[in-house]
Amino acid sequence: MRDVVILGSTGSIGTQALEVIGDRRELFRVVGLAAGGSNIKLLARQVLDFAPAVVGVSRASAVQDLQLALYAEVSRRGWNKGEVTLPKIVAGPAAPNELAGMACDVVLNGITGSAGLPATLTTLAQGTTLALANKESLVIGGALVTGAAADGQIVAVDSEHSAIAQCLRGGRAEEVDRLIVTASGGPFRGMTRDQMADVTPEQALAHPTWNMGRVITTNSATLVNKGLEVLEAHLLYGIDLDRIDVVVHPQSMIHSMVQFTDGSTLAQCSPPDMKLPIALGLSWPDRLADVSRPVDWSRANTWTFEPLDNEAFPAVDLIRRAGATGGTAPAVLNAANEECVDAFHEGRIGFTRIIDIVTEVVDQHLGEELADSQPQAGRRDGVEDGSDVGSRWTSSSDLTVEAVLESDGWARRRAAELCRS
Ligand SMILES: NC(=O)C1=CN([C@@H]2O[C@H](COP(=O)(O)OP(=O)(O)OC[C@H]3O[C@@H](n4cnc5c(N)ncnc54)[C@H](OP(=O)(O)O)[C@@H]3O)[C@@H](O)[C@H]2O)C=CC1
Ligand SMILES: CC(=O)[C@@H](O)[C@H](O)COP(=O)(O)O
Ligand SMILES: [Mn+2]
Repeated sequence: MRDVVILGSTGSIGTQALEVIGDRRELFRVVGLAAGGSNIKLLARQVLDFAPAVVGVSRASAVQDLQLALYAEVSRRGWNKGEVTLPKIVAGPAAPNELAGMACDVVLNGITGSAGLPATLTTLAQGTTLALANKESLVIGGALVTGAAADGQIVAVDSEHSAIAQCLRGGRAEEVDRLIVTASGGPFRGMTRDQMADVTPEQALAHPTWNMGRVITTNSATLVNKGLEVLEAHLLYGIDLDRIDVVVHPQSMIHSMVQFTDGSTLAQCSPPDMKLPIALGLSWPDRLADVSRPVDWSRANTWTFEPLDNEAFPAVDLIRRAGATGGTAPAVLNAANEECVDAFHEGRIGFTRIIDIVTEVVDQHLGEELADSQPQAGRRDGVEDGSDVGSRWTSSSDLTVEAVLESDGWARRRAAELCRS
């Protein structure tokens, strides 16, 4: 029996994790659930279905709503109030962090965005296995996260990284030549930048193969998701960025590959279904039975591969550049992107402005010399125009949580200004 804490339980990853667990109650016990607080009714149903000891909501004002929703749900089910033991409720922005510190076997971090960083670090400090869907925390924390993790303590839930882990299993590090990360190409594959200028949020959310939350789906459309995944693979598996390729594979059947030094390539394939990597994340290194439908080899399948169009989708190159620079650069990039994704969905900027603004914010953070040389640590930007003095690039070796959070805050403010202009 594994005791599990699920962070982001009301989201796409969280709800699928609870489906996996719900079908295997003899293997897993949910001891903690946490969510942001925007879907209290669902959280209340999850609490009554899984009876965790503790439930966390990041929106402090949601406590009373949750209590009311719990009582309403108890009544709706016709349960006797006196016989129901309700969990301890913790509230406020630190709630996921508190749950990550609980004694348990696995914490699944399915929070979206940079808000997942404290919980990732707390889980690792606690010595608990981290099933990691929240790629942003790894990408922005960089060496802070990898340095805090023992060997094998982070188990990738992201489909590409789970695929790579499965291909690497049992092999020797020196036999690995390259990693090949597959990308669906998103809903705008084949379009030019000009053609993408007027696409709508609805179109951006129409992912061709996966059903996911709003931020990651938008990131798949801009290819920011793939850039983050290249950095994620670099940090998880210690392979240099220039030995990680991206190939567009619109069917999302092969989830990534490892090429070995003798010329052999191993690929992991299965129809697109996140339950597979989620289940592996919860049960690693063991596989659970009957998690997902396998490939149907009795019918004709056509799987295609094409190079990424870096001109139409500059995000991967930009993120490689931020990753190679390291330090606070990935945090700035990610925060500016999160801000721009919101602005796009609120109709404040067009689709192609997302990557333009993210590029501008990263360049400002690093200084104009970024294009061809190392940025200067300690440089402050925005001073000249009086807009903001909070940007200070910190190198990977000097990185602290405070520096990451400060850069994240500055990048959000700067991106918001650019979205207004
Ligand atoms: N969905 C997928 O198939 C995949 C997702 N991922 C990664 O997994 C993570 C989650 O993605 P996804 O499930 O799609 O996202 P969703 O938007 O569907 O869900 C996000 C979850 O995080 C919660 N949340 C948001 N902010 C906070 C906060 N500050 N504190 C606590 N909880 C918070 C939300 O709560 P509430 O409902 O209350 O807002 C919700 O439960 C992302 O990092 C994504 O990149 C990776 C691979 C595949
Ligand atoms: C399911 C998953 O892991 C997502 O990260 C997915 O890969 C997104 O699809 P794209 O390849 O379009 O980014
Ligand atoms: Mn992925």
